[in-house]
Amino acid sequence: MNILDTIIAHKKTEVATRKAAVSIKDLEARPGYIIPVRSLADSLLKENSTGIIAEFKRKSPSKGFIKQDANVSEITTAYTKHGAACLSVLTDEHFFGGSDEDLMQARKNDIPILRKDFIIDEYQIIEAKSIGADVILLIAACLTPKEVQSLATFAASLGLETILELHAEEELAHICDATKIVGINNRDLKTFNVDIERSLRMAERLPADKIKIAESGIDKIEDILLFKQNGFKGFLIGEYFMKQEDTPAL
Ligand SMILES: O=C(O)c1ccccc1NCC(=O)[C@H](O)[C@H](O)COP(=O)(O)O
Repeated sequence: MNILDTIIAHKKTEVATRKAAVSIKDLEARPGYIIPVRSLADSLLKENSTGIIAEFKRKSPSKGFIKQDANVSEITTAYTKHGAACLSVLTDEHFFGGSDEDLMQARKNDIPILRKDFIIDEYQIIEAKSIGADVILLIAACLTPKEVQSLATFAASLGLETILELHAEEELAHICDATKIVGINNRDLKTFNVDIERSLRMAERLPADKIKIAESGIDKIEDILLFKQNGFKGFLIGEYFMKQEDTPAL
């Protein structure tokens, strides 16, 4: 099994446990469920948008701990004050050291928040809304095109936006009307290889009406400028920001 298969196998068990512990009715009764949703698409298309989707990521399967004692409140507030267009908060605990509580703490910032997790079930989308997320991620490598269509449509019915994440040309068939935003992950989630050029190659194959995001391995302004020249509106950056010694002054 590759790491993505391992994560998904673990996620299936986790979702079953969560479903048994908290009913959908209880999720819908949480205060976060009714707060207004902020649009990532609107944020990225603003004329002065930085396009930066700044990720809070304590650890990862590829790198181990990046910043074990990271303070989510301090870091996401600094990201917001320094111009992030969106926050991405990893809520997976087992592989990334994140939590729903991390996202709820980040929610005090008034910009869109992506619940970064491995979504395979509608229940997780209701959970995302209940903790104050605005956007979910659907990863083509672990879903069928039909599942993407169905989960993205369900997310939209709750007012949430979806980023459809692609990595390979074969996954282009996962693009559907329900997903306005498409991310190209430069990291192969099965081997961890990062190839920045992948976003550029794949971009040419994307429908013109989709909002394009480049994901992973971005650590230079030059990368961002190149992505911008190639029509990208968003840039998802985790490790580079998280490994900085200091949180910029608030
Ligand atoms: O980051 C990993 O090691 C990883 C492994 C397996 C599945 C997903 C993984 N990362 C998720 C991401 O897509 C990144 O956190 C995100 O794109 C930011 O990437 P980076 O700037 O390289 O931290």
